[in-house]
Amino acid sequence: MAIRALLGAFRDRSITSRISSNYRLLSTLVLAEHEGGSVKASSVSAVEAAKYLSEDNSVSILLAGSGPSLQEAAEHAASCHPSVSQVLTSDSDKLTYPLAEPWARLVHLVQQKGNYSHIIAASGSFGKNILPRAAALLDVSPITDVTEISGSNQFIRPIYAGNALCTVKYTGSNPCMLTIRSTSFPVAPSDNARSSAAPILQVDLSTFGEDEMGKSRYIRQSSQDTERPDLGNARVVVTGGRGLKNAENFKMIEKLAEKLGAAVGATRAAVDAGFVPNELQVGQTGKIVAPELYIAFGVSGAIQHLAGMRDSKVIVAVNKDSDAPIFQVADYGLVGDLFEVIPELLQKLPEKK
Ligand SMILES: Cc1cc2nc3c(=O)[nH]c(=O)nc-3n(C[C@H](O)[C@H](O)[C@H](O)COP(=O)(O)OP(=O)(O)OC[C@H]3O[C@@H](n4cnc5c(N)ncnc54)[C@H](O)[C@@H]3O)c2cc1C
Repeated sequence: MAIRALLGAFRDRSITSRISSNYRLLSTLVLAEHEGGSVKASSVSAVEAAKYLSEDNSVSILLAGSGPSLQEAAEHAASCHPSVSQVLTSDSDKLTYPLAEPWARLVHLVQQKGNYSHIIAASGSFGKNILPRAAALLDVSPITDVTEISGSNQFIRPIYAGNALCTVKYTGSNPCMLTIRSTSFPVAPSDNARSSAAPILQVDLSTFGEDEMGKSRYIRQSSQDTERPDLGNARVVVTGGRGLKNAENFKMIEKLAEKLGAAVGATRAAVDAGFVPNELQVGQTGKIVAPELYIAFGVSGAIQHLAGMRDSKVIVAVNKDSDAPIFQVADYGLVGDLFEVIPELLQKLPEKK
């Protein structure tokens, strides 16, 4: 009897230990970008994606930087999404600027302590710069540009400039590291809050020495002061292509965007011709946008351009060539000369208040 009880206890114990060694609570770390004391909307979308990979709202946000703006951003992060369970802040002058080398070291450090099952960043220049380096330090393969999460280790991402979708199964070790397309994980305004703020914790940086800084050095950042919405998150985007012919004519697109409260986009041909800076480029090698309304003037609709805007809710195209491929994805198409259409629109649209 005693032997049977002992064997039973032993069996139960072995089951328990098997469970505890195989079962891992899913918990996700989001690398968040912040600016002016707020977490960027694309990083809030990364939290939205993380909720599908985390049990019981166990999403941690990692923020780094220095000074009061980091603290403000941490407070914003703590209540930016109901799935946030904690905010980890790393306040150091070594992390003031988002240089990939120290940030990747930071992610490595935080992962060693937190043992997260997943690490996610939005698929912008910030995430694309840091996440692959951090993945190399952690010796795992990252999966980029995820547009759908169909399981804790199964993801969908576009390939061939968005002409096909690929299902990727992650079979590597922890953590599984992803960049997500923020346009595929929109955050509804009602979701965009927590009833009470999540705790804010400091990351222990005592082991973070000069060596972690790597070889890159911050020189300067230049950004344009504009009242226009950010291209990546705008509700309306007005885009101009090579059909505008020169930089002077492109100003019509800017005026129209101003009247509509829209962001300005451009094709690569327009950027390469010097009409506008390359931060306005939409497409495979530019920004990925999915606004409620996308209006394209003088854009042919090359696959590399479509890769960046085909998920827009309503697409309007104006082109003088009725066979232009843009009309195949447009909800409303107007075959006409943009030099007649845009001035008419500018005249008929009221001034923005
Ligand atoms: C690896 C790679 C990556 C690329 N990445 C991108 C990318 O990210 N984004 C991107 O946009 N492109 C990208 N491209 C370039 C892409 O292939 C096209 O060359 C580019 O998108 C064409 O830009 P466009 O439509 O402005 O010019 P065009 O193809 O020259 O089209 C101009 C259009 O304007 C119309 N037009 C001319 N005059 C008027 C008028 N008066 N009124 C109305 N319509 C008029 C013409 O009918 C024409 O359809 C990439 C290419 C490669 C190889």
